[in-house]
Amino acid sequence: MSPLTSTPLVLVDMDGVLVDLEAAFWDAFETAHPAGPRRTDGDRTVFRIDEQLDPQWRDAVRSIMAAPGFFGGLRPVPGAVEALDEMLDEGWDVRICTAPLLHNPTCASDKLASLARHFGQRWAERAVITKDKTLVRGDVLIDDKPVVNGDWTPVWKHVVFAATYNQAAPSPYRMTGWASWRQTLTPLLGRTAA
Ligand SMILES: O=c1ccn([C@@H]2O[C@H](COP(=O)(O)O)[C@@H](O)[C@H]2O)c(=O)[nH]1
Ligand SMILES: [Mg+2]
Repeated sequence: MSPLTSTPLVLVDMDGVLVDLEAAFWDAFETAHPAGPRRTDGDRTVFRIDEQLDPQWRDAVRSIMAAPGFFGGLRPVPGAVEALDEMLDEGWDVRICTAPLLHNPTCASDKLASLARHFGQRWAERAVITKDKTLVRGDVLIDDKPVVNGDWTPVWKHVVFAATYNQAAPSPYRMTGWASWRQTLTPLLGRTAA
């Protein structure tokens, strides 16, 4: 809890949690490389798409993700818009906590624009964009990355937003989708939203 209030502080990741990076990537990749691998070839088992595919495709993956505007085209994950608004309107303090892809020159600004467009301006104003999420205080961080590390010991608990590539994540806290945010967060934060 915050030292100034008893309001729980919930940090929420973007890619793979609020917005669908996987779908946007494969739409662009399959258009650019019609003879290449397909999304339907199999579920992702590692966090980074470029590490999932044969090395011959790594530059192609990187080039899709580095394209200016790519991060502005990601669509919201089902239930995410409603869940964020419910959490905030019902009393949680909620902040977006997202990492920029530094070799995409418009990634950070596209993420802010995407939040404003799909989630509402108040969510762009609640964004923290950082390469090191361990620097950010909070009670929980909802994130699809199997291990979220950085230079500091985090003060938050990592709630793993379930995906095929994070089945072996070491954190014991797991959320299977936005429909279950209350059941997942309430036991961790000690009370229901106000
Ligand atoms: O295949 C991938 C998937 C993600 N990334 C980058 O990792 C970070 C994750 O951002 P979050 O908002 O913290 O989820 C972001 O920079 C992605 O673009 C990647 O490089 N490759
Ligand atoms: Mg993510």
